[in-house]
Amino acid sequence: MIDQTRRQPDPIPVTLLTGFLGAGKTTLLNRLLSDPDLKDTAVLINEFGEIGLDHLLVQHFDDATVLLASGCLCCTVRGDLVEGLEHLLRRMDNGVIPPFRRVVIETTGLADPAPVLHVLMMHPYLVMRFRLDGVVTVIDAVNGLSTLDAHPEAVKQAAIADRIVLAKTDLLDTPERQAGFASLNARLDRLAPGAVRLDAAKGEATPAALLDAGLYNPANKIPDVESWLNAEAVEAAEAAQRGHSQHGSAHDANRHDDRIRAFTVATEAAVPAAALDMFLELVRGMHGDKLLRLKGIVRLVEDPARPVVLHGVQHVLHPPSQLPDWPDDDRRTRLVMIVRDVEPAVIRRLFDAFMGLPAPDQPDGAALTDNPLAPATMRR
Ligand SMILES: Nc1nc2c(ncn2[C@@H]2O[C@H](COP(=O)(O)OP(=O)(O)OP(=O)(O)O)[C@@H](O)[C@H]2O)c(=O)[nH]1
Repeated sequence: MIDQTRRQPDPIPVTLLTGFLGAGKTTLLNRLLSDPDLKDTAVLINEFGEIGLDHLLVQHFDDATVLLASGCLCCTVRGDLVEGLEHLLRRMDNGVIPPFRRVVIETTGLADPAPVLHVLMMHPYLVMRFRLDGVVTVIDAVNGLSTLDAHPEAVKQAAIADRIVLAKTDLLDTPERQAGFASLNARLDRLAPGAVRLDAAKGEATPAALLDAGLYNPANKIPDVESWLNAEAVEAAEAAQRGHSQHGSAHDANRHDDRIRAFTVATEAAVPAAALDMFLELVRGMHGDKLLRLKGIVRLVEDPARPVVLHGVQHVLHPPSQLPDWPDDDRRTRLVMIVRDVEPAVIRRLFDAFMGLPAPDQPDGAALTDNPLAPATMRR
């Protein structure tokens, strides 16, 4: 008889380990994998070039390590990564390898992390078996600044991080290097205000600090919205940024990271579901490729007691989930967005328009509220 009570196992957390070429990813991975708490970890390594070498450096190299050999993840992602994850699952489900409780994917230093996140967010089967735990970006304390200047991929890797590991801080042995490191930190304050920063040489990059960065605390399954969104840090960075602008501090508009902005949108009011759908559709349609990451928690008019959780990367939105309850007293709708080449004010105006808060001087708001085809909740 078929066991009707059988259900899908909990999705396995996946950590994406990224960072520019030579930043220190493999070194960090080895350190993490030597921790007994991570013995049940499967590893996927993506290497650039015909002959992969990194797997030789990963001491964990065994049956639970998959080498994605055919090149850059962003080019081969639909094939290699999906196949790699399915391969691991198949071998675990068939008892060929022991069950693993966690996956770490180390990308090549040149990879755009977004396509990897897309697979984890929208593959019809893999989203049931895996969940994105977080993005860990390794940055070289000595060369990080010049890498950000020269490579837009490195800027993107930093901007979408949940955790940033600063490697090679033990090499900051001259005043010039120390000054460069201070400038690097100042840039990261703006570029990735929501990411927790950890110093590898000080021993801060522990499994506990890097992993379980997702919404759920796997031990008690209670969602930790506050640290997942980290909206306060993003708001503080915005305020600091406004202060700089008022005092006329100049930024080089051509610098890659000056085109990236992290900001929050918050409201006390509940949001009509139709308005939320249309807002997200429009943001994805108009600015999808510029929306590096979106995280949010939303109070719906229709179901205010059960907040909706949003998580998106570019035009791909993870199927929204609903929490059974609000985790704390803060019941505001809060969105945290990281965008490139879009003014936060543009997105904020759009949100206000869908929330029925049209700015009188903005034709888009009036067009929505006066439009007989718009959902009733949005009409005047
Ligand atoms: N002094 C010092 N050296 C480090 C540290 N982390 C990494 N390295 C060295 O930096 C070099 C590159 O480190 P890897 O861990 O291979 O860097 P990676 O990001 O995996 O490199 P790719 O796979 O080529 O992109 C190696 O020689 C490491 O020994 C650190 O914290 N301090």
